[in-house]
Amino acid sequence: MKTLVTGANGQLGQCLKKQSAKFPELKLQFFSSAELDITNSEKVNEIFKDGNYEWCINCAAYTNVEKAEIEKEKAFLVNAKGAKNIAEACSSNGVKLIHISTDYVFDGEKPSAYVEEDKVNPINVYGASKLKGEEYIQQTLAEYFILRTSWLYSEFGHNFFNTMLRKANEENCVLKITTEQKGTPTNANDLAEGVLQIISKEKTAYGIYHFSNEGQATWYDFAKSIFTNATHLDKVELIASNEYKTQAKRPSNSILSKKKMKNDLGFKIPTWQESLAELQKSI
Ligand SMILES: NC(=O)C1=CN([C@@H]2O[C@H](COP(=O)(O)OP(=O)(O)OC[C@H]3O[C@@H](n4cnc5c(N)ncnc54)[C@H](OP(=O)(O)O)[C@@H]3O)[C@@H](O)[C@H]2O)C=CC1
Ligand SMILES: Cc1cn([C@H]2C[C@H](O)[C@@H](COP(=O)(O)OP(=O)(O)O[C@H]3O[C@@H](C)C(=O)[C@@H](O)[C@H]3O)O2)c(=O)[nH]c1=O
Repeated sequence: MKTLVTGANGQLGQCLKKQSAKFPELKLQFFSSAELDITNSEKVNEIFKDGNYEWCINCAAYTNVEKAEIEKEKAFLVNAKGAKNIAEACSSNGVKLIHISTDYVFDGEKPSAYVEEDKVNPINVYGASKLKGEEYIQQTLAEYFILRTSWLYSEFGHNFFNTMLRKANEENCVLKITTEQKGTPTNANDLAEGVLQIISKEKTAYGIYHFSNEGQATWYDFAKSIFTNATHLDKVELIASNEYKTQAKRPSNSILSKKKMKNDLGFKIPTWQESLAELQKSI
């Protein structure tokens, strides 16, 4: 199954490369942002036309939640127009799409876990741009999976996990981490494996799905677990505190219900604590 992967040098792209070793039957072709700019519709069409792909995994995105507040146009160009370009090329060439979206499409006011049918209402520019991308895909294409995920981390790229480990190596490190949001840290390697399973098992139950690890945490809980596992970083002082200043608002609750993913696609999902510990043992 020949598959085009966009945004290949990002966090999820790198996890897909790593996890693809478990799926030798899949033929993945990886395109970095320099090789395929998804905002360039001509280039997108050219690559799709020449490639004879069955699937596309769209990992390309503008993911800087803070900067998006001041670079609104750029965030929408990549996350909305870029997703539209990809959906149109998929539609014209009979390619099935797996697109990644975010828990930040929700406002966080719901007291329990979000299901796929819940009302969306983003409270920051990044979330609004990702929602527009979802809408374009739904309007353009029938054969798509939109996987909304949350709090991705891995050994690759820029993410909260790597930020914590980097800061911990600074001298006299004091980390003040918020308890104001609850959600679920998700190992991007688990998501990558899930994406590849959808293709490998030729799933056809198209639509929107929620995929995160199981369980819930605040960012402080997540940081605490990272340092509990990393026993050599015992000099870090970790404080639960809501002083950290941000430009963008974030949903206070963005826990995602995985019922649909488990029932309709037959997925088994590890808890965030298990998956975090496993990753930290392996790196
Ligand atoms: N990270 C997270 O916590 C979460 C991410 N998601 C979603 O998951 C997906 C993957 O995220 P993740 O891998 O973490 O993000 P990254 O920021 O690590 O990777 C995104 C990639 O997209 C590339 N990109 C940016 N603009 C373009 C463009 N115009 N054309 C082609 N490629 C482009 C970037 O390249 P370059 O570096 O060269 O700009 C980068 O390699 C995204 O859709 C994101 O919205 C959802 C929930 C949580
Ligand atoms: C670094 C740091 C962050 N924080 C807070 C800020 C914020 O509320 C929270 C998380 O910070 P980050 O900026 O790392 O995370 P953020 O960029 O909000 O992460 C989001 O990225 C996008 C792409 C998504 O789609 C989301 O699912 C989510 O993963 O932790 C502290 O309290 N102290 C700190 O030292």
